[in-house]
Amino acid sequence: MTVATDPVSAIEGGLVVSCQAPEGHPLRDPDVMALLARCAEQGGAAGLRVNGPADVRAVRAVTDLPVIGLTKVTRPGIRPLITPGFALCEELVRAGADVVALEVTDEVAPVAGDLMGLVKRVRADLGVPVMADVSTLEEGLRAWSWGADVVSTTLSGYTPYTASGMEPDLELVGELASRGVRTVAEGRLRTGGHVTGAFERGAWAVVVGAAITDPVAITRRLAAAAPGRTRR
Ligand SMILES: CC(=O)N[C@H](C=O)[C@@H](O)[C@H](O)[C@H](O)COP(=O)(O)O
Repeated sequence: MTVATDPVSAIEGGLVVSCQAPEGHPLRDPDVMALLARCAEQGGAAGLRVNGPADVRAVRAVTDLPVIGLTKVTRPGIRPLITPGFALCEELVRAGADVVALEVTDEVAPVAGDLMGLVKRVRADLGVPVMADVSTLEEGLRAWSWGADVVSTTLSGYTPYTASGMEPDLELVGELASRGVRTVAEGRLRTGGHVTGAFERGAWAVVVGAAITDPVAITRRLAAAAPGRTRR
């Protein structure tokens, strides 16, 4: 299936649902990701965020919603990097991604090389918008100045130099948006209050993943609130 309108405009004011499951997760199957994508579409999602060409291809086949593709490159013991190179971007577009998400962080720079060149090349040579996944205000402003079409707070709390926590970094959303950056709020959003809070701070769109598409995480959160055997 194909997307008619500009994908960045299509997600404005909307909810993007991240349909991802890492290796070893019970839902790790491109066909399952496609089912989750259909659920998201029926529920009113404006777009989808999908990891890896196989999942992008499976999701593309069942929906006309804009698909934001990324490829996580795993590293032992530490967080994966997000789409650190042009060849990965090319594969995603070939699989049907309408937007490529790639990280623009100080942490990825030694691996991905010339990040400004990467952002520009993806837009120019592949003809798709870039979503820059960042963790700080400086990274976001840099990515925006290089021509990223949208900047997402995805990695706040995940780089070694940002503080992790349970709550989404809506402060960063506000800081970026107030400087005129087209900003997506992403990372740890799990309530209606988080979504409205992000839009109140000027978000262009929001991305929600685990709170919708990861039953293991949802179960873990609710199980932690149950008293368990101590109660009996
Ligand atoms: C840090 C990182 O690699 N984040 C990834 C980016 O694609 C995904 O694992 C997240 O699920 C996504 O950002 C949505 O966030 P949340 O699942 O918290 O709603």
